[in-house]
Amino acid sequence: MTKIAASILSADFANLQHDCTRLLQEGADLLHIDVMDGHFVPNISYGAPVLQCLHKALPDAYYDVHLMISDPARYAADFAKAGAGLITFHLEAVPDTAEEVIAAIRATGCQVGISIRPGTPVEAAFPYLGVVDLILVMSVEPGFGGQKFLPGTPQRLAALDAERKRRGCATILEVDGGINAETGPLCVQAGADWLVAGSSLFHAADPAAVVRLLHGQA
Ligand SMILES: O=C(CO)[C@@H](O)[C@H](O)COP(=O)(O)O
Ligand SMILES: [Fe+2]
Repeated sequence: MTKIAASILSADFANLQHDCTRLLQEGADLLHIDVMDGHFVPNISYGAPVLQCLHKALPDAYYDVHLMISDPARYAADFAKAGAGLITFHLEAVPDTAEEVIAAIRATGCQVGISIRPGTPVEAAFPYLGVVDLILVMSVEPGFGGQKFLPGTPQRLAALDAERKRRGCATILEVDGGINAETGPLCVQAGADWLVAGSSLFHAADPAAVVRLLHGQA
């Protein structure tokens, strides 16, 4: 079944534990942790200490860490120690050393993901099918929550899904940015397994209804 990863970027940071507990109770499957360094993307979010505190408060949650940073290998161990289950980095950040970053994350014991920005040809991710655990397709330019879903995304997911089937591998496809009751089902139809949702969940009057819809249970 489709998994819903709640992006905590849209939470109230003064009430982070409360907001995350609520979302998990409302049916979200994972917590999505957006890490921005003000260099790879033009915004700064938070670092490993925030994950460490959240993991201490909610040890049973699964933490899907999305690194939007220029030097992912340098910080992978910090996020693993802080409680990450899966660590995703951007191919565009390390065009010549992606294999080394994958090995560095694997060495921490975490699952590994790669991500591509909307402008990166989807074929750039093909060689990693069957190599990494997850491929994250950005459906907005990374850096900020609350942006509008880019309409070319389902086609990109479908191309990855077709190549995944052709190769017979089980790499998870995740999509992130502008996911809501309208765009989520389009992505699932195109092959997405995990949907990241921030503003559409945390700002919803009835988050459970949104989760049900994204799970395909509405
Ligand atoms: O990685 C990012 C943004 O760079 C995302 O995870 C967003 O934080 C998702 O937020 P919404 O678009 O769902 O509000
Ligand atoms: Fe993200």
